[in-house]
Amino acid sequence: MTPAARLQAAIELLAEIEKSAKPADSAASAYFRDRRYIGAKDRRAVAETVWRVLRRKSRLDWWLVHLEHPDADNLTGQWGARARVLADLVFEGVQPDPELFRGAHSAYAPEPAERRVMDMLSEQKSIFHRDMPPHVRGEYPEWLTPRLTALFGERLVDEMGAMRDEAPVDLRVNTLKASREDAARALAKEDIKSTPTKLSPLGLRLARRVPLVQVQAWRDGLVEVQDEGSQLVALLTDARPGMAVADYCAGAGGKTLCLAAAMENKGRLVACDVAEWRVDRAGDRLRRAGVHNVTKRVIGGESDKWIKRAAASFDRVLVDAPCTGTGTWRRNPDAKWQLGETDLLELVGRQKDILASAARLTKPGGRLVYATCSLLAEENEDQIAAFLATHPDYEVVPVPQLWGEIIGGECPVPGPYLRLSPLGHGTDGFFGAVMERKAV
Ligand SMILES: C[S@@+](CC[C@H](N)C(=O)[O-])C[C@H]1O[C@@H](n2cnc3c(N)ncnc32)[C@H](O)[C@@H]1O
Repeated sequence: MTPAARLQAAIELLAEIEKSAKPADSAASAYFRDRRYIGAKDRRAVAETVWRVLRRKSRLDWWLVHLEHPDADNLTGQWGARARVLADLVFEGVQPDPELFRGAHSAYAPEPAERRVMDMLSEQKSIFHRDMPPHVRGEYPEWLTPRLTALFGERLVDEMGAMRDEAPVDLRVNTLKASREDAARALAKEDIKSTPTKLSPLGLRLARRVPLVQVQAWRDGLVEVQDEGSQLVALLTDARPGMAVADYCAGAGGKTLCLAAAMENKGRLVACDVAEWRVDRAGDRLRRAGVHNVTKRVIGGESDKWIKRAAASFDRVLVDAPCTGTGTWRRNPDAKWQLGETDLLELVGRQKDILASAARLTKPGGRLVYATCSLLAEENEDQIAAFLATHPDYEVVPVPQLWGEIIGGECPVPGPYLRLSPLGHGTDGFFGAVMERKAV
């Protein structure tokens, strides 16, 4: 592809992502599937531009308005995407020269009024400007400012700055097949450098992104992709060999795999979810990992009869609730631009119902772990407070009390809950609460 054709593809894909209700990576897969003529190298270059624009969208828009770009009043659709891509190009040190847009791509060449904006942009030393408000600097939706300010106070800009950057690739070592040292050695043989993660005893952080499907250690089930924070949440469930464990919102099995390894394949592990297609996707991963103590169960929601039948029969119940995903914005920068306040309110209602329903499964003396990959108190601490107010048979077990025995090393949070963030811990944003059902 010529540079102009790549730019055109980036503009089209950005507009497609904005229009589509799907996550950006699904929209990108669909876009490239329909255009098989775009080769792997070009796909990577186009995706790189699109993801960079998504990560700096607020700041690019701020500049376009500040410098009175002709489309600044309406930065939507193809024209909005085009204005952002061209501005991004300038911040990458490339002038959108008319020469670049010769022939078939001439419609994308900047017009004189836009050229003036591009010229002014190219004089800027930084994409930041002292007049940018915190939500523009931190690249998050303005409506979240009061909530995030209440959470982070003076650290707001730094915390959200850390959430802006690209996340590292973390792998969890499958202890059913290898120790962390063995897995690191196997990766090194394939020329893949990794370092042990600081908090999770199971994690390896890669020095660079690699296509894992081509990696033998991954194909052999020695490692799986899982953010360090997600590993810690699964570990805190403290699933042990011989226990009965329910992974209530198992999805495609990210945490199920970790629970099964902690159980050494012994005992009963039920992976539930309402979405059959997600549970189905867990199949290959479980096989690759050599896991054979998992029963998959698609439930019809909170009134599913199985929940009544299985009441009070699990030693551990993990609820990895559907959430806003505000802790994973490093990986999914588009998600923040699709999230609205009504989505948050709707999720809070669902989480409350799911937690109450899953709580019926815990044995007296057993533990219920509630987790989200959200930063927001409404989905986390407030959710637990409301649950405890209506469930006097449950009490919180402070995370620092469990950390040493289950995970080892110094507990990185004051407690009582696990609260992780990219700035504080180098992980995705995660929340975890451990509650014990009082023995009768
Ligand atoms: C955060 S994701 C789970 C991710 C998964 N635990 C992992 O580690 O890969 C939340 C999951 O909750 C599921 N879910 C949504 N509503 C549910 C409900 N009412 N009962 C059970 N699961 C539900 C979704 O289908 C989704 O797979």
